Amino acid sequence: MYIGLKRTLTGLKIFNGESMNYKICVVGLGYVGLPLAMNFAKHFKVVGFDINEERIKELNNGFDRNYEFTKDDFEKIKNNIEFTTDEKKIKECDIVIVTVPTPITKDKKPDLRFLESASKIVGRNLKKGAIVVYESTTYPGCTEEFCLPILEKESGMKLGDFYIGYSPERINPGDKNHTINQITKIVAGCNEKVTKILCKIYGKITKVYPVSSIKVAESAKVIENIQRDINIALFNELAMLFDKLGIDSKEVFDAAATKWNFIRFYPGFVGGHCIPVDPYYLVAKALEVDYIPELITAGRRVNETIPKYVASKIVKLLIKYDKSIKNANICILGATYKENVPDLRSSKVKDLIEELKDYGIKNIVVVEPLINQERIFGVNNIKELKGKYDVIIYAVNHKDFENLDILSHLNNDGILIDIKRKFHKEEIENKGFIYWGL
Ligand SMILES: NC(=O)c1ccc[n+]([C@@H]2O[C@H](COP(=O)([O-])OP(=O)(O)OC[C@H]3O[C@@H](n4cnc5c(N)ncnc54)[C@H](O)[C@@H]3O)[C@@H](O)[C@H]2O)c1
Ligand SMILES: CC(=O)N[C@@H]1[C@@H](OP(=O)(O)OP(=O)(O)OC[C@H]2O[C@@H](n3ccc(=O)[nH]c3=O)[C@H](O)[C@@H]2O)O[C@H](CO)[C@@H](O)[C@@H]1O
Repeated sequence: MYIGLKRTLTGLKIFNGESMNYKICVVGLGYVGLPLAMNFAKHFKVVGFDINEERIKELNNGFDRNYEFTKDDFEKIKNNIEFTTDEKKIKECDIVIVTVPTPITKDKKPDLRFLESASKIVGRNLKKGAIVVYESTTYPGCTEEFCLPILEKESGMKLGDFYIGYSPERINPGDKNHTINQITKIVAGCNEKVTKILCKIYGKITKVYPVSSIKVAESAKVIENIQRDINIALFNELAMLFDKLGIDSKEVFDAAATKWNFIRFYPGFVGGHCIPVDPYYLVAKALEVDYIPELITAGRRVNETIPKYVASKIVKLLIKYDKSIKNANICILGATYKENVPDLRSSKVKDLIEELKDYGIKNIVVVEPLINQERIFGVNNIKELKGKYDVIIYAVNHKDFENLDILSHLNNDGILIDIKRKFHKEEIENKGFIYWGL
C-alpha cells in the first residue's frame, strides 16, 4: 500500500536533512525489544517503554532478567535511554518500534491481543509525522489490515499524517554469532520515502535489505521459520521410520550429510515461541483465502507428536525389561526449549512430562540449571544431577551437562533416553545399560 509521494513529503518534515537526531521508542522490552533499544541508544535518544512495571524497575537498576546485558552495558548508554511505563513518553518520539509478543491461542490461531493493546497505546500517544514500525512476527497483511486501523482510530489521524513500516527480527537466542548487528534486517515502509528513512535508521545498527512492501517483509519472516519447522519435521519423521526399520537414523543422516547439498537438521523437541508458533500465522491467512496449506500443517503435526512418541517409547522399554511403570524413577536433563537458553516458553519437555504422567508415572524430576525455579512443569527442579534413576532422559544439550557422569546415576540395567543423540548406543550397552536414541 503506497500513499502519494506529495502527502509523504509534507508529512515527513521531521525526517528532512541528514541530522538524524530522531528520538526512537521501543514498545515491548523483551528478548527482541531490549537488544534493539540498547543498540539504538548508541546512536539515538531512546525511550524504552513496557507495561511491565517490574521489568522497567529492573532495567532502571541495570538488571536484565534475560541475561543478555550486564550492569556495565546499561552504564555505557544510560545518558541516551530512558526506561518507562509512562505511555505519554511515546509522544516525544519520531520512530516507534513495536516488539510485543505474537503467540497463538489454545486452538492454534493468531493471538493478536498484545499487538492490539500496543497499537492502542501507541495510537493515543502518536506524534504527527511519526513512523510506527512493527517487528513482531505475524502474517502478511497484519500490519496494514489489523494494526493500522487501530492506530488511525486511537490517534484520530490518517495514514499520511503518520507512517508505518515493518522490519522483522531474526535474533537467534543463544546464538552469539548472529547478534542484532550481524544479521541482515529486512525493512519495508508504507512508501519508498519511509523505506529509505527506515533503512537509514536501521542502517546505523545493522545491515539492511529493503523490500517493496510491508506484506513482502511480513511474508519473508514467517516463511523463514516455516521452512525450518518443515525441515526438522522431515528429520523427525525419518527418525521414527528408521526406528521402526531397526536402522540407526543418526548414522543414516550423518552419511547423507556427506553430500554437498544435503542440509542437515536434527530430530528433536521443536519448542520455543517462534518455530512452533509462527507457522500457524500463515496457516490462518491461507485459510482466509481458502487455501489449505497441507505441507505447513503436516510439518506442525509431525513435530507436535514427538513428545508423545518418546513417552510411548519409554513405557514400552519399561515393559520390555520388566520394570514397573508406575514406580519408575525418571530424571529429565534439561527443561528449556533449547540448549543454553534460559527460556521455557513452549518447551516440549512440558508435553513429555504430561505424557509420562498420563501413563501413571509420578516420580519425575528435571535438572535445569539455567532456570532458578524450584518447580518446572509440575515437577521438582533439582538443578544438579544427584540420586539414582530407572530412566534418565537427555532432553537438552546444555553446556553445563558436558562433564556429567550420567551413567553413575542410572540403576543397574537402567535406561538412557538420548533425545539429542549425544551418546553411542554400543558404549552404553557394553556397560550394561539400556539405550534408546531419537
Ligand atoms: N525472542 C526471539 O528470539 C525472537 C526472535 C525474532 C522474533 N521474535 C518476535 O518478536 C516479538 C517479541 O518477542 P519477544 O521474545 O521479545 O517477547 P518477550 O515476551 O520476551 O517480550 C515482550 C515484551 O513486551 C511487553 N509487552 C506486552 N504487551 C505490551 C504492550 N501492550 N505495551 C508494551 N509492552 C508490552 C512484555 O511486558 C514483554 O516485556 C514476537 O512477535 C516474536 O515472535 C522473537
Ligand atoms: C529460521 C530460524 O532459524 N529462526 C530462528 C528461530 O529461533 P529459535 O530459537 O526458535 O529456533 P531454533 O534454534 O531452530 O530452535 C527451535 C526449536 O527447534 C529445535 N530444533 C532445532 C533445529 C533442529 O535441527 N532440530 C530441532 O529439534 C530446537 O531444539 C528448538 O526447540 O526463531 C526466531 C524467532 O523468529 C528467529 O529469530 C531465529 O533466527
